[in-house]
Amino acid sequence: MGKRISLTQYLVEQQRLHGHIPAQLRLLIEVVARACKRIAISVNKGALGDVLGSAGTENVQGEVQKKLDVICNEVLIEANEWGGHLAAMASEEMEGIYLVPNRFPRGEYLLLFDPLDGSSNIDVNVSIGTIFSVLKKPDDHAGVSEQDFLQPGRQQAAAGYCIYGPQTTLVLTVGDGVAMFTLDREQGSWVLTQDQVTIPEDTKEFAINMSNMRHWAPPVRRYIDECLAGKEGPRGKDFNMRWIASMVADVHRILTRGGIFMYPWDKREPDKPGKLRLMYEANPMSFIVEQAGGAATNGLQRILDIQPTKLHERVSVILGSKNEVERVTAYHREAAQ
Ligand SMILES: O=P(O)(O)OC[C@H]1O[C@](O)(COP(=O)(O)O)[C@@H](O)[C@@H]1O
Ligand SMILES: [Mg+2]
Ligand SMILES: [Mg+2]
Repeated sequence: MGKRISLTQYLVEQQRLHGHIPAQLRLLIEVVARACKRIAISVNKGALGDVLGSAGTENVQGEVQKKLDVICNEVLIEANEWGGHLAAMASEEMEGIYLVPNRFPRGEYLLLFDPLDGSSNIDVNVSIGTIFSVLKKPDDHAGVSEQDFLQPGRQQAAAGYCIYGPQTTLVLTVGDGVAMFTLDREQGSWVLTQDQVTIPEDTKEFAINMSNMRHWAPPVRRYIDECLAGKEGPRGKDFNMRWIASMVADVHRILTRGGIFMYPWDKREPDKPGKLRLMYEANPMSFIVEQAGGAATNGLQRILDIQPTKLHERVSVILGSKNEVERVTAYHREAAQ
């Protein structure tokens, strides 16, 4: 094995090469990475740490919170509030924004997170993760409000996720490609294990919750029907299917070997654009996927160009290997004409 490069060394070197990681942003990313290490310890303890099962509460989306949802939210807030790099935070698990209290120094960034993604997988010991997105607070006014968070995803200063699986891996972009760091548990450090991650443009693997098939819109139905028709169908090739039900794990597989992930609008809740959340699920993942050469749309529009109107906004998501995402998007555009 060659020279080991730590997360800090990588960030300092990236700043030297491209100038996109000022010291405040580097320190912020390091604090988030440290919080993820603490979360990894809780996740690994499982039943021994009494972290499994329901917390007996509901979040703003009306979902039952798991103990780990609550624990991870607290770890991220506690780690980040004293760091001095943030003005405010927002999370899947909190209705409004969280202002960094006056007693702590405040910085210029805004942090959004899904503290624990894949909650339904916690108790069954399947990979879960933390997703985060960093925005810069507009500097044309003092104070900070929810409105300051409502920026399109293309303005993210950084985005990443940590996957708690057989390995604990941190995946990061600041807009100069995607890097992966594996947690060395003995040393307690993040080690660069892949740089310039690239998603193949073509794929024979799709990820969608097939149990919703009867609720899908015609363009999604058409795309999946064609995949299922295999060699004999219009695509002329057989497709494989995977659905982990943790977006982090599905996206991680796509970054590793390609594929397409879809959580589209469906008829179950026709008034909602989709199940996934724009600000702390779709935006950070779309930034990462685009930076790895893939694509991400809501069927009609690039996700990173969507102007958010509220913190917990939902969105239809189609992301992954570029040519497949473009195909599904073209089917939607045809149907919309
Ligand atoms: O259970 P379903 O409907 O297949 O949904 C799975 C999706 O829901 C999510 O778990 C939502 O995330 P949370 O666990 O953070 O609510 C995604 O990670 C995943 O892609
Ligand atoms: Mg989630
Ligand atoms: Mg969550």
